[in-house]
Amino acid sequence: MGPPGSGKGTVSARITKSFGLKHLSSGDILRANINAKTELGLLMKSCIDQGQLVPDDVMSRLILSDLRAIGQSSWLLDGFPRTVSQAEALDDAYSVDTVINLNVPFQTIKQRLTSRWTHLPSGRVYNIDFNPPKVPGFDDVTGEPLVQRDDDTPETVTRRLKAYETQTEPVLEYYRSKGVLVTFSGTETNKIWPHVETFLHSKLPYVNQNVA
Ligand SMILES: Nc1nc2c(ncn2[C@@H]2O[C@H](COP(=O)(O)OP(=O)(O)O)[C@@H](O)[C@H]2O)c(=O)[nH]1
Ligand SMILES: Nc1ncnc2c1ncn2[C@@H]1O[C@H](COP(=O)(O)OP(=O)(O)O)[C@@H](O)[C@H]1O
Repeated sequence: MGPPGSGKGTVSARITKSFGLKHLSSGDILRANINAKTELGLLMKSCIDQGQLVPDDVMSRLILSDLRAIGQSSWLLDGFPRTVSQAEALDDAYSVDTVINLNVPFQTIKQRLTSRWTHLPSGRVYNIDFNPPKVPGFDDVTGEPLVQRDDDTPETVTRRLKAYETQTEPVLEYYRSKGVLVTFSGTETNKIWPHVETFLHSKLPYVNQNVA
């Protein structure tokens, strides 16, 4: 959990590298649909570009079907659930062990998102100031071009933050009341990450860990 630009994708990549969890990003799944011009992708694009959440039933169906496909492996969800209705749909099918919440001030976020560059096929993210690609404009791993997301304009970011406040913040309370929410606050991912890593080492000793 965390507002747009709080570092969910960045921290998820580190978790995936350090722990043997499968990573599912709702935003990456939607963008893959848009890129492949699927019917669903075309329908959802205007919603996303306007900074609105896509309908709960569409999102829950997409994620739950991908989770079924993963089978027995442990997983990490990034960007889902974003509404209480999505959290309930997830609860109906699975029990969530832990919810990591990245609490980053909105002012910090606004600066980050307008300088975010994304490799769409993998979901890898870069930032001009924070983690620039080795070659400007190109992905480090594949050498393919990076793009700026259509919804990372200042106006749309403001709308996404509003949607976060009204629709997603109640999910934090939902998980807090279940006793599974752990919040990490700060303005820099490199300072937040060691705390997340230590927490996960204590929480997931049974998961295959690639890094000692
Ligand atoms: N300046 C700065 N940028 C960061 C930091 N952490 C992440 N970013 C960048 O901020 C943008 C948003 O991060 P991302 O992980 O995509 O956030 P998400 O929207 O929550 O998934 C990306 O361009 C990241 O590279 C940080 O500590 N400082
Ligand atoms: N769980 C979700 N429910 C509804 N819409 C979603 C969800 N996840 C992603 N989206 C849509 O995709 C957009 C981008 O999401 P994401 O890639 O997670 O970006 P960020 O975390 O930077 O906002 C959201 O603004 C929203 O329109």
